[in-house]
Amino acid sequence: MTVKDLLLIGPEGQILEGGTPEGQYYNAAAFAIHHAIHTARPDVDAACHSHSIYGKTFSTLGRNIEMTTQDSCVFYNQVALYDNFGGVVLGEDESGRITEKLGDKNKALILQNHGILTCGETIESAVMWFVMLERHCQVMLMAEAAAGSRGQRPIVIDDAEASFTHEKTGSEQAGHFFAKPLYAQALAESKEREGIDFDRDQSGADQTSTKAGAQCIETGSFVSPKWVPQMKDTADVLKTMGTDPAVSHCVLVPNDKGLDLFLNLLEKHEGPKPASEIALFTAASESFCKANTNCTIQESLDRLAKVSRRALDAGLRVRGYISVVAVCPYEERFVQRSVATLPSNSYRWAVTRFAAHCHDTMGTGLSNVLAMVREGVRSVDAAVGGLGGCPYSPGATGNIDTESVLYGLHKEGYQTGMDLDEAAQIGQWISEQLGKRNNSSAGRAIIARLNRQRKESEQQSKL
Ligand SMILES: CC(C)(COP(=O)([O-])OP(=O)([O-])OC[C@H]1O[C@@H](n2cnc3c(N)ncnc32)[C@H](O)[C@@H]1OP(=O)([O-])[O-])[C@@H](O)C(=O)NCCC(=O)NCCSC(=O)C[C@@](C)(O)CC(=O)[O-]
Repeated sequence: MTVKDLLLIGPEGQILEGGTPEGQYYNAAAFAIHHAIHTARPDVDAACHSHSIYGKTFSTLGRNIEMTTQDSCVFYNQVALYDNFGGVVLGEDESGRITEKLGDKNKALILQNHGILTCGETIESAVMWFVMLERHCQVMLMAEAAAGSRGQRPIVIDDAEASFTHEKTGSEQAGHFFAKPLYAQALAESKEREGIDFDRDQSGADQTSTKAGAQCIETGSFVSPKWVPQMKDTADVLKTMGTDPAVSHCVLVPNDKGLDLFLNLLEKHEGPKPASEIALFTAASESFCKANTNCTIQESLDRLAKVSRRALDAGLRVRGYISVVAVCPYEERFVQRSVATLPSNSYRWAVTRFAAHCHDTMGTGLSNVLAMVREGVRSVDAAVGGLGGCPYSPGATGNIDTESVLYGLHKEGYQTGMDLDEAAQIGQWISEQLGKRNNSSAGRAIIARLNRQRKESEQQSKL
C-alpha cells in the first residue's frame, strides 16, 4: 500500500480524492467507526484500528489491560473496554456505542472479540499508541501464560507510580515524539516507491508543462481585478485552453464571489471541465492577511470554511495555503507559534490537501521545500524559470523555480514524474516569450549543457 492507494472520504461516505482507478472502494465498517470517532471527538486527528494478532487475541478475554510495565503506563486511566460485540460495525448503533465507550478522554479501546483501537491528536501519536498497545497485549499474554504456569499473576504497578509515569510519558507530545523513528523509517522506505505530486504556478505555459510531466497546473485566479489586474483574464484562459485528463487544473479563489464566478464558468462550459480544483489561502500573520485579502485571519478562516464547503459540495477538490509561515515581509517577529494553531478545525477539515509553496526571496526556497518533503509533504508548487511572485510581498522574488526543485528532489532520490531537461527548456522558452531573464540558475545551467551537447552532436554528424 502506498499514499496513492489512500482514499479521502467525505462525511457522507463519498470518495473525495485519491486511490487508483481500480481502487475506488473502501471498507464500510472502517468508515462507520472512523466517521463516528471524528464526529464525536473533534480533538482527534487520527484513529487507528486493525485486527492485529495480539490485540485481537487479548480482546477475546473480555477484560481491560493492566499497568504491568513502564511502557504500559502511557495508557493509565485512558483505555476502556467495550465488552459487547455487536457484529461487524455497519450501523450507527454499534459505532455510537463504541464512541460512547471511548468517551472524551480515552486514547484507546479494547473491542471485545474484535481487536484494538487508538486515537490521537496527530497521526504520529495515534499510530504510536496503536503499536504500543499491540505490544502491551503481547506482553500481557506472555506474562500471564508464564505466571499462570507457576500459579501466579504478573505484578501490577501501583496507582501512584503508574500515574506519575503516565504524566511523564503519556502526553500527546510524547506520543508524537516516540513515533519519530518509526515515521522516519516509513518515509525513507516510501520515498523510493512513491512520487511527489508536482504542481506549478501560473506562468501560462500550460501545454508545455504537461509535456514535462506536471500533475497539477495552477491556471489562474478568480481574485478581484481591482486588486490584481494581471489575473482578470483567467476566465478567458480557462475557456480557450486545452485539457489533458492526466493533469489536474487548479484556480486560486479568495472568497464567495471568486467561487461564484468559477462555478458559473463551469456551468456554461461545454466539454471537459477546464479546472476541477480550487486553492484557498490565508496567512500566518495578521499584517500579510490584511494586505493580501483585506481581512483578519479569523475572518479569512470563516470565509474559507464556507467557500470550501460549497466547493466540495459542487464536486471540486480543495487545497489550502497558509502564506508567510517562515517570514512575513510586514512583521519582524517570527510567527511560527501562530502557524501551529492556524489549521483550526473549520479550515483543516474542509481542505483535501496542503501543498508546499515557497518563494526564494532569501535564497532558502529549495532548503524549505526539501525540509517540508522530508516531513512528509507530497505536493510541491514551483514555477518554471522562477516566474510569478506576490504583489503583496514587497521585494519578494518569484516562486521557487521548478528546475532547481526537481534537481534537488531527484538528487535526494525522490521520484517526481517530471523531466528536468524538458522543464528547463520550457523555463527558457517562457522567459524569452516574456522578454525576461531566465531566473532559474539550475535552468540556465541545464540549457548551457543542452546547447553544448547539441553543438557536439552537430560536429559529430559533420565528421
Ligand atoms: C479577497 C479580496 C477580493 C478582498 O478585497 P475587498 O476589497 O475587501 O473585497 P470586496 O468584497 O469589498 O469587493 C471589492 C470589489 O472587488 C470585487 N470582487 C471581490 N471579490 C472578487 C472576486 N473574487 N473576483 C472578482 N471581483 C471581486 C467586488 O465585486 C467589488 O467590486 P465593486 O463592487 O467595487 O465593483 C481581495 O483582497 C483580493 O482579490 N485579493 C487577492 C490577492 C491575491 O491574489 N494575491 C496574490 C495571490 S495569493 C498568494 O500569492 C499566496 C499563495 C497562494 O501564492 C501562497 C503564498 O505565496 O504563500
